[in-house]
Amino acid sequence: MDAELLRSTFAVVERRAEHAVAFFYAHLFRHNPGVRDLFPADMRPQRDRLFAALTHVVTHLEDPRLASYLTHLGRDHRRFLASPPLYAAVGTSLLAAFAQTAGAAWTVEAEKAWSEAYGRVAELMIRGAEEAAGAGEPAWWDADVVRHARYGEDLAVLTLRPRRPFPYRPGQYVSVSSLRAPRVWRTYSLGNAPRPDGTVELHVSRVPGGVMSTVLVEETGPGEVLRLSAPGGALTADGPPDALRTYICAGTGWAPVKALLEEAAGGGPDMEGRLFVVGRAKEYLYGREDAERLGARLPGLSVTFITAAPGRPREQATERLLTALRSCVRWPEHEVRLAGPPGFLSEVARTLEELGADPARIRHDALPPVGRFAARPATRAEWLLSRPPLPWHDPAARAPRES
Ligand SMILES: NC(=O)C1=CN([C@@H]2O[C@H](COP(=O)(O)OP(=O)(O)OC[C@H]3O[C@@H](n4cnc5c(N)ncnc54)[C@H](O)[C@@H]3O)[C@@H](O)[C@H]2O)C=CC1
Repeated sequence: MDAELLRSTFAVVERRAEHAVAFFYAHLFRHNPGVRDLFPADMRPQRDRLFAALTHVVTHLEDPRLASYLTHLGRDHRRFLASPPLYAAVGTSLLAAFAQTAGAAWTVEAEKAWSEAYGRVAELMIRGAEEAAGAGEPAWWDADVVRHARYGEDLAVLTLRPRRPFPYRPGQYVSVSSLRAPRVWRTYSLGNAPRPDGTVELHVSRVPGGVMSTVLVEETGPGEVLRLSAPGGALTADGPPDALRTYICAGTGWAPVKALLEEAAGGGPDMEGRLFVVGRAKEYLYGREDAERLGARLPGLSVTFITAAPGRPREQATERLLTALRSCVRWPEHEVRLAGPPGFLSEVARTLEELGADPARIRHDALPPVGRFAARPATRAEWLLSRPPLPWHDPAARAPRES
């Protein structure tokens, strides 16, 4: 595989990503009647995801973990009903889009390199899907909604009972889909450690204009069925068992932290650490009672709630949090777990590193900012001035399969 050639062609295509993606989907749908029906009505998030995945592949060509990433990705794509003929159609349209976009950089050698590389990617993804199917894993888990609790205007906690055993580790997240918004999938963290009755909690904050969050907060009720993807994410409790621990969460970022604390409390009262729960205002601290209950089970855990002052913007809560963090000590000894909005995560992680926390011990997931999809840069100048982050549901770090 000519990694250099793949990277240099991709660099040219990437600068006109918007055009390449539009061409790709137009080509795919035109030449494959019926394939449009596999995609959601609103294609904007899809466009970013395609380039996020391609970027991941191109920037990890020499990484030995790429093969396992792709088999996981293939396993995860079963929920989109991806089949071998669809992989072939996608390859044809992708090459057509690259040829159209790369101009003089699209040489015979480049076309050969991309054709081979895509073939390898598709082969690994199909293998991952086949292995999962062979092991009896469903393409998605149907889950009955058994409870829907509303907190104020924008928040809801849904209790779901998956119809088959659902393998997840506390701290992980899942993609969720509802027949009320066909083929739309959005990620939400699970808010509990595994329970004897098999139920899981989803904590959802309604985003203005967000299709899925509106469906889940306002329209969904007990008796309905949701689809869940296999869980993923890196926000698990690994690290030395006797490490000091800091948990910091904002908004519905409380969900994975609650799951981690339930797991810790299940292991005994010995954990030592600190918990910071941040909310935009008092009435948004919906996890307060649960946090206090968990704090009582973990006497070595100091619990702090932080909100913005009445009438002040929500970001003021973050400033107050950073002030509190600056007065804490022994950062290098702490395993840190962060969850919350993307802007919050980057600001807090940066400050923690300044305070001496070990970057290898700070964990957070980069969940897509649900409902708020940044326009991709349309010109090379825009691209160079502001290279956008590319969020992606990382299918790695899955829970082990039930044996
Ligand atoms: N595993 C994870 O990391 C999880 C992340 N989330 C994310 O958390 C968010 C939850 O949304 P809401 O509950 O509506 O939170 P929110 O919008 O009410 O924000 C809560 C607090 O986060 C801080 N914050 C928000 N935006 C910020 C920014 N740009 N810069 C600095 N601080 C900021 C502020 O202190 C604010 O008071 C969603 O974006 C969701 O995707 C949710 C669950 C799990």
